[in-house]
Amino acid sequence: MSALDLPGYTHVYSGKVRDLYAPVGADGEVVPDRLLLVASNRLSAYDWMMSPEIPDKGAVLTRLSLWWFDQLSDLVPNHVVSTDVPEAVGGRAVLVRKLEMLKVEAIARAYLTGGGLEEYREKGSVSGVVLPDGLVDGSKLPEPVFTPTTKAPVGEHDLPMSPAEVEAELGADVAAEVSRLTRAILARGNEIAAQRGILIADTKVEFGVSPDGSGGLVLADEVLTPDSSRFWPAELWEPGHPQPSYDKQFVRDWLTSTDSGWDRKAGGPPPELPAHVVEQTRAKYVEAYERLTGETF
Ligand SMILES: N#Cc1c(N)ncnc1-c1cnn(Cc2cccc(F)c2)c1
Repeated sequence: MSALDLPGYTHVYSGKVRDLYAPVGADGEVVPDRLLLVASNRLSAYDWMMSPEIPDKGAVLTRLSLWWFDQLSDLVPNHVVSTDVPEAVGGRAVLVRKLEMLKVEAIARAYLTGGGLEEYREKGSVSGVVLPDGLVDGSKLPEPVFTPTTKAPVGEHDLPMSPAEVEAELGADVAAEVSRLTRAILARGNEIAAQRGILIADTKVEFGVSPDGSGGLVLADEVLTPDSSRFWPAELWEPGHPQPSYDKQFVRDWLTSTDSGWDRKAGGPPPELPAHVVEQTRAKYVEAYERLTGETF
């Protein structure tokens, strides 16, 4: 993936599905306190980058994240400065305050699945929180649980952090506040989403602090999107087996069907997605946005 040539900006970093740029002043120097977050139309599934891209995915998830920032503004301040961005990324980019980012992936789980389920089956707990007996894949947890991880270097896996490790990294007070806010954000997200037919099983948020040390925690990155969270269709929720993904199920079903001819275990890249899978996936992102926000994309 090659970075865009955005006049007035310099490319800083590219993740799987998003890219980071820094504004450059008239003097050619990088503006020190701003960043441009650009959401691509790239889709990742089964740890592979899919082709082709999903039209409008970046714009839909950007608008959804902005809507959630607004819904959460009474809980926590955020890093959004402006949506006045270069035309080439219009609608799918946000100008943000540059923060000192905490070195903890702030993850909360409202339903048990994935790595949290694996840890529960091994220990009867997740991230040090003892859970009731008899939970299964997809069980709703009594309340959201904070399950932080490290921010691993590119190509390595994030690792679970114990409460003691989080406190050592952040200090006891900031660690407690990050836990409280992350769980409150997921709880608020589910209060709203459940009424609109979507369950948010878990989510990852990122916090930063102002470089000058003023103020407290600032909610950064993206928030409560299908890329940062597991979205499940509420009407299909049935604990006891893996839940269908709200947004990626069409891709997963096609890739694992005989139609694709792909053998995931063989280790090779997946084939191009057919047009109907691309179109159905785009429609699910738009549907999630419209159901949650009540707005038309
Ligand atoms: N948000 C934010 C943020 C901020 N407000 N200040 C300083 N750094 C970041 C920051 C650094 N990495 N990321 C993750 C990320 C996001 C988008 C695209 C990517 F490629 C990577 C976020």
